[in-house]
Amino acid sequence: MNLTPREVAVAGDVPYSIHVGPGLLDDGALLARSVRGRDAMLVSDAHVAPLYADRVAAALQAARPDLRIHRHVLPPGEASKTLASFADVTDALADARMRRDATLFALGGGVIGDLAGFAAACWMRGIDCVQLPTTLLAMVDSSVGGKTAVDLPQGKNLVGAFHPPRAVIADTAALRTLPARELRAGLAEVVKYGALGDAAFLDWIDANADALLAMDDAALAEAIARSCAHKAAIVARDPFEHGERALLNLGHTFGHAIETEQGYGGLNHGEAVAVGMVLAARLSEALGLAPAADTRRLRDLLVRLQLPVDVPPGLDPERLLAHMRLDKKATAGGLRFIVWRGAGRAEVVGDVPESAVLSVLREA
Ligand SMILES: NC(=O)c1ccc[n+]([C@@H]2O[C@H](COP(=O)([O-])OP(=O)(O)OC[C@H]3O[C@@H](n4cnc5c(N)ncnc54)[C@H](O)[C@@H]3O)[C@@H](O)[C@H]2O)c1
Ligand SMILES: O=C(O)C(=O)C[C@@H](O)[C@H](O)[C@H](O)COP(=O)(O)O
Ligand SMILES: [Zn+2]
Repeated sequence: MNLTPREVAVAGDVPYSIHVGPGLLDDGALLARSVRGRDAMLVSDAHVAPLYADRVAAALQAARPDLRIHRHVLPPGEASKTLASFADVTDALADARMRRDATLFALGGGVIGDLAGFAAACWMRGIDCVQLPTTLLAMVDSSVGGKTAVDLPQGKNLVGAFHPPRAVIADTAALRTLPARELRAGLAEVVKYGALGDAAFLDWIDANADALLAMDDAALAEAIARSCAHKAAIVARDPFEHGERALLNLGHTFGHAIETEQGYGGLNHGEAVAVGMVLAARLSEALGLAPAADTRRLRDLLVRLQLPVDVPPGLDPERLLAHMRLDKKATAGGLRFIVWRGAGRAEVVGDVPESAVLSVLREA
């Protein structure tokens, strides 16, 4: 298996590349390639910064001795993806006197990528952002495609913007320090790509589940490259989610409702998506769109990947449904869901009766 760096191109108005490989956080020339001005801000969290920020800063500085590199470090975890943290980042950008040609580097998981990406989208109406994902989830999903946001108590990612990065640089060696629970969370989004559009990839994940859980370098590199290729293709065709991109939301209507109801302190995003995909499969079954055997297969794979597949105890179905009414896919016509029609086949369905959603939640 090929462990040399791979590059996935993302087409669009402003095309960019996803670079994947071991050691890329030390590649100063690559890091500096997207820097236009003389200021850079490294935004990270308190787990990731002590591990990687000095290395990134040193590599950048060596490539660009004239660059002023500022840093801002946030508390780790979903609880930081708030308007208050957004204001902290913009205060830091103001204190550092960052101008329009400055570059923001988002070093961390999806929380830092979404939050710092949103700050980059808004600061002076938009500065360059380079995503340096350090979790599997961020490497396969959140760093790509330009969705940035913060959460509100009322719902996930409710305030945000589309702001594609200038580049994505994923150093796969950073996964060595990732806690096992966070690795598994990333695998949920990997399964999502197979489930929604690539039956052969789902078979591959099935066959390589143990290697992925054991953090086998070759298996992870393959999973990241194939996932990025899927996401890149979809966002190139539909960057603003007018149609096909909504498929990337498989499992998210349920998953986001669970995260919101738990106050962003229960299941993490990947875990909630795992539960959500099983619920979406059950809903598809209830609507007569998919056979039960497919749901069982998806559930079994997620269980093998040591991901949760049941709604956490104590969550009220009515309250979860109320969160879903504020899902970004919902319209005046009602709830819209990504239904699953078996391996590699998903579609967006509108006018889903709330009674069907409630019975799936009650049975879960
Ligand atoms: N924008 C998108 O398209 C998109 C896609 C998927 C998910 N998301 C968002 O991403 C977020 C979840 O991202 P996540 O799962 O990466 O969570 P996260 O950013 O909270 O990271 C998980 C944990 O791992 C730690 N960590 C990160 N990298 C590490 C490393 N290499 N070594 C040790 N510890 C490390 C972090 O400090 C944190 O504690 C959610 O907010 C979700 O909504 C966005
Ligand atoms: O990139 C997308 O589009 C996705 O839906 C990817 C999801 O995995 C991700 O969680 C995204 O942040 C969800 O977007 P939202 O629009 O439902 O908030
Ligand atoms: Zn997601």
